[in-house]
Amino acid sequence: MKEKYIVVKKSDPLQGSLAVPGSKNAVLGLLAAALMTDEDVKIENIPQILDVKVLCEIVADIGVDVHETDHQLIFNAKNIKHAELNTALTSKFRASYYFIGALISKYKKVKIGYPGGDDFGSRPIDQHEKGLTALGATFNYYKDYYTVEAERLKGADIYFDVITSGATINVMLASVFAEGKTTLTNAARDPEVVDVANLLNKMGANIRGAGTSKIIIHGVNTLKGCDYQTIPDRLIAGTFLIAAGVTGGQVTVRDVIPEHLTSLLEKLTEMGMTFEVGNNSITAYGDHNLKATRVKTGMYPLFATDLQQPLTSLMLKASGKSIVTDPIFPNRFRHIHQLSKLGAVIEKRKASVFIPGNQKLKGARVEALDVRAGSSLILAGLMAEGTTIITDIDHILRGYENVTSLFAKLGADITLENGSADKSLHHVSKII
Ligand SMILES: CC(=O)N[C@H]1[C@@H](OP(=O)(O)OP(=O)(O)OC[C@H]2O[C@@H](n3ccc(=O)[nH]c3=O)[C@H](O)[C@@H]2O)O[C@H](CO)[C@@H](O)[C@@H]1O
Ligand SMILES: C=C(OP(=O)(O)O)C(=O)O
Repeated sequence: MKEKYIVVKKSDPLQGSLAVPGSKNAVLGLLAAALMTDEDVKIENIPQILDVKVLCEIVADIGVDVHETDHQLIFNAKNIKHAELNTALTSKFRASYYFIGALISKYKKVKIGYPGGDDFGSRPIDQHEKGLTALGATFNYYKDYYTVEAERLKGADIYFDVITSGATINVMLASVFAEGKTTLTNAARDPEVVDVANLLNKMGANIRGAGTSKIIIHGVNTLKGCDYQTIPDRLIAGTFLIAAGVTGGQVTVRDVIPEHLTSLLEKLTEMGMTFEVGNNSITAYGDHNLKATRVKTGMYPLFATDLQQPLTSLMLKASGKSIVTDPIFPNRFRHIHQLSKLGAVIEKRKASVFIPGNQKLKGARVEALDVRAGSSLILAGLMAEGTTIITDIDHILRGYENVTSLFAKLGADITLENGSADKSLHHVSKII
């Protein structure tokens, strides 16, 4: 099989605008919710990414009628045969656990592979288990899969010990058909939680409070079909705003919800970038005199862990020492070793990295070990002298649609290649 890799060269300041695709983390919840009715559910603004492709394969395999047109998917779940899901495919992405919340009431038993997605060391699912167990489900763990079973679900008061978007969405999905009232306390307030709640309400669910830390769900018996538009991807928008800073350019992200990016805009402003914020667009103006800053990740509306990795690349060119601390995923630093291959000097201590500024980078071959590590490497490659070759890019393609075309449209010197990265590296080493 041919390998795919990205070649990125030091680029002029990026200029231009792009329409931001639909959110990966929202759409994976929306498509699971779409399985909860026998009627057609049409989801628009679907990002063309690997996670969605895999999700469609999984649901088609259990009998869902999947109709795909340009950036739209219509699911009809009336012919689902069972909820024994392909264990290998469900382990290919993180949010496959939403199938549990979506299918448990009707099918009584869900068999599923362990959640995949990015490897940050530990990504427990104890809060999913806590919430679903409180509703009446039982978990059993086996070598390559686990099962969740429930004869019937009954509403409950559930307190999450940690704020988790995944468990909030999963338990919210399950509560829709649980008998009586469910209260989720210490719930995640992420826009993706709100998006899934909005779709479920449009389908006939009774969910109040999504977007706050207390969500109340009154169980209903059935849901109906509808059309729904996925929210824009705040993480992709954020990546391109940071790219304006990295290259000292001017980038407009269109079709965004600026409020979702408040914590990023605050940090980038502290660093010396400026912005023009419209109703549904943001223009970022890069500045070559960036200042160091400190950032600590937290759950929404605090600074997103997903954006600390791309931000690290920008910090390499700021003056002074920046610090990134990631208490959400203390091991989400696999990009650091890769950045060091480009010549970056970054010190890691516990859940923090210390990033001296004004660093000069030089192109090299690096691996995209997770999705945002990948985007941080693209950003670093835009600044590095010469050519950077990024391999293992399936991780990037899991979350970024048409990533090289979007960057290229803004003037980046970047291409997506098929073949052996080794050959390309050999060629590059002769010309740099
Ligand atoms: C597909 C998807 O939407 N992925 C996002 C989602 O991942 P994911 O849903 O996996 O992340 P969570 O929001 O659940 O995790 C937040 C925190 O809660 C902890 N935790 C989570 C569940 C649990 O049962 N027990 C527990 O301790 C996690 O280790 C982490 O420290 O939110 C993360 C945090 O915003 C993002 O980085 C991911 O991009
Ligand atoms: C961590 C991420 O994805 P996942 O949770 O799907 O691994 C991400 O989107 O940054």
